[in-house]
Amino acid sequence: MTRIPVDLAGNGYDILVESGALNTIADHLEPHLKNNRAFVITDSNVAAKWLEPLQMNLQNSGIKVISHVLPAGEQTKSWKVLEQLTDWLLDNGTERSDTLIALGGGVIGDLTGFTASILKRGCRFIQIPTSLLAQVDSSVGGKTAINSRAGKNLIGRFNQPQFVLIDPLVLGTLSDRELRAGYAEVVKYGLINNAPFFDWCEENGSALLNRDPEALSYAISQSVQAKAGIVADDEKELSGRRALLNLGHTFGHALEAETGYSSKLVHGEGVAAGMALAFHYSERRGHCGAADARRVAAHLKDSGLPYSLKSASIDASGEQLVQHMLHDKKMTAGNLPFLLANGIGQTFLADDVELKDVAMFLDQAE
Ligand SMILES: NC(=O)c1ccc[n+]([C@@H]2O[C@H](COP(=O)([O-])OP(=O)(O)OC[C@H]3O[C@@H](n4cnc5c(N)ncnc54)[C@H](O)[C@@H]3O)[C@@H](O)[C@H]2O)c1
Ligand SMILES: O=C(O)C(=O)C[C@@H](O)[C@H](O)[C@H](O)COP(=O)(O)O
Ligand SMILES: [Zn+2]
Repeated sequence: MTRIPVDLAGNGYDILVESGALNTIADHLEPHLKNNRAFVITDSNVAAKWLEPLQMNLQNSGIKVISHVLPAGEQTKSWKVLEQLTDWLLDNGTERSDTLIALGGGVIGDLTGFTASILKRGCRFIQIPTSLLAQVDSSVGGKTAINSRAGKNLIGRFNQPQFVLIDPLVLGTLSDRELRAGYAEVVKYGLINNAPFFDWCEENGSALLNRDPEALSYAISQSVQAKAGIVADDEKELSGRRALLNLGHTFGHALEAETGYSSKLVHGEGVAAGMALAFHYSERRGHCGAADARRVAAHLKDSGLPYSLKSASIDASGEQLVQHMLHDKKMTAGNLPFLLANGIGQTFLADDVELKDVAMFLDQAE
């Protein structure tokens, strides 16, 4: 069992990583529930595997479970589903003192966290992340959002959970494709500021993707610790430090938008291709050596992830992709800072990037 604190003044919380924690879920949740009941929000895939065991365990401890199952997939992070979910919660008598439980991947976590921030001007929520991506990234740090017509995560709030409970055993039912997508965000921590962790990924990535429990647990706790540290330094992405976590995302979100947020390219896959593009663009601008850019692309490729526009099946012009970037939340006074790298583990925020040049780069990129 590992307990990782997220040190924030006034709204700090613990992240507990424990194999099998779902079997004793009531013990973990009880101290955080005010009304002896839990509003559990989940999706259809996760419900099929994990809702009943969770429900049984809580009910056996006298905790009432009121659950709502949403369609699986990125389209669920929408105004339409937000409206349905808030209506359902209100119809079911949710009080401000209640706690919402997000049982699922990043989609359920982001939507539930945002809903909690606005329901009756704010109720509490707990994250029980069930995808690798949610366990290593989205359940930590309090970014919550839905997508809008204009782009990804554009309607949202910073809203920290009360508690995060990570049970690596739930990954047993996650598909290989989703495991790989989550692994992209693990690799991200190495590329940002921890070159030895990227070495570890190169050595242990295939064991992790073959579901070796030690490799998975190590990657989860290293990733959560890395993210918790960055979030504690810069909770609301004001100083530029938290923006490091956005490596690959300006490109990646544009690729996701281009596929209509469909299952053609899930978030982690967009981030993988986006990180490879960020390294190639850094090479083109003379920041990063060709060998490092090649090494990044090779590891993503070996891990079965997209590592280029072509391998992500994106056939859009540079101009089309840049149009998607115009709503990026990092945009300041009309200028879009980019996460670039001087090498592996040496990511930095560059504020002198011209979108015209990015479009030209994308037109020439493979
Ligand atoms: N808030 C943040 O800091 C943050 C960070 C990274 C990503 N995100 C967001 O998270 C989302 C991506 O998260 P995701 O990759 O978890 O996607 P997801 O929530 O769509 O989950 C991926 C798929 O795996 C299924 N699934 C999840 N857990 C399962 C399990 N244990 N067994 C079987 N199936 C399971 C889901 O039903 C879904 O089909 C994106 O919307 C992204 O923008 C947010
Ligand atoms: O927590 C963060 O900060 C991140 O940037 C983590 C990302 O992996 C995540 O996808 C996040 O939702 C992207 O943030 P956004 O501000 O670009 O929407
Ligand atoms: Zn991400």
